[in-house]
Amino acid sequence: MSTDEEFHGAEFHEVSFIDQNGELKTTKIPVVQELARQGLVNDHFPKKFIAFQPTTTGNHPTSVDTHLPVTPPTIDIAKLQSDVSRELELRRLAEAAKEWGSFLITNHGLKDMVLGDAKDAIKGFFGLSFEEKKANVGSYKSVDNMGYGKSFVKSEDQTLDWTDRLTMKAAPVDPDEATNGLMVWPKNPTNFRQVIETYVEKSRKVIDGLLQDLAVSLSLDENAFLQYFEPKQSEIKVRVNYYLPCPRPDLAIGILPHSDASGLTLLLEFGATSALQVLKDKIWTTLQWPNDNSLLVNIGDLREIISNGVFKSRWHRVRAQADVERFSLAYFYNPPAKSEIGPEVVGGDSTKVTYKKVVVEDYVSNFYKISPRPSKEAIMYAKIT
Ligand SMILES: O=C(O)CCC(=O)C(=O)O
Ligand SMILES: [Fe+2]
Repeated sequence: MSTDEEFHGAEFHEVSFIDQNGELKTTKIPVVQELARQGLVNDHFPKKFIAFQPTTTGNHPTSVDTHLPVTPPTIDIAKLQSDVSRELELRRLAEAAKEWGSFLITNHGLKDMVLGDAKDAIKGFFGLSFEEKKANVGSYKSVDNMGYGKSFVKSEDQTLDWTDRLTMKAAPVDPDEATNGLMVWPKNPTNFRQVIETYVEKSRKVIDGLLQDLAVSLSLDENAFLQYFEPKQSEIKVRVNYYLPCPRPDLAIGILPHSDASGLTLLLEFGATSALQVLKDKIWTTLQWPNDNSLLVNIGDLREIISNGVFKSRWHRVRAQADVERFSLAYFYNPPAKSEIGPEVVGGDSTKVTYKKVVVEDYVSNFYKISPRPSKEAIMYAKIT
């Protein structure tokens, strides 16, 4: 069945990508929000969204669903800032970044209002009709996955994510946004850009502090990691994800497995919780995430390289859920595109250098060239073999 037959009457996102032969291709991706709204998936669940084979019991085929969600390590930023508790919390931070690569932060100092405004703006955007969303988000020229509805797509027959998303560049600010095709910030809700930029700016202070604490936790100079993030040229991308209730959560997936290419990712979630899974000790482990403005930090590939592999960039995915909707805001923090990063030899745990120096934009472009893949391969680009 062709895409058009299977999705008769549906709305589509157009996505361009470079295929395995280096050719520029354009394909159409059904808009999940519209499929759900128009009830187009009730009779049969579309093949393009089938990530898991059905089992005779109807259960999801991995063993993970029999495991209860697990709370990842939680780092209390206030404790990192207090002389009395700092030492112990630094040890917990190092442990969390090494063993998990994903950890929650609490008492981060971001005001409820900053988080609340960001959540309202995201809900407001996805609450618009498809035509309104499309009309008020600009287009983005390049083929990487910026803009509304852009996804990791590398082939026509690839499994698609059960989600709708919007990705924007928050920094560095480009004075020629219009001519460079960066005008992807929605104009509606009218305060969208302003509240997300406020969130980005306030969070950046928290992340910079964490980068210093991560270095100190390994007995490095406090600027050993932060030095790569030059304040004016560091890149910040923001992705907002909307995971709709899914009629077949046993078959579909919210986001296919991937690692983040970033230096560090900061995640805010709201709506339903317990959908994000990390591959830990070969088991997809669902992260229990309290509904209380805790944020989740993910070590990205670039950070794995800078830490010479001591910190791990986790392979992660998002499960589809039946009756609930979930939103997330992913904040990807990268060193400047043209800069070169390389492993800081961290002694003790890692005396042998196992990663090469790489130029950030080269790493990222290779990452997008090969993602998505069924295993964590992009990092091999920077591995000394
Ligand atoms: O929604 C989430 O929790 C994760 C999103 C994510 O992994 C991403 O946008 O890269
Ligand atoms: Fe991710």
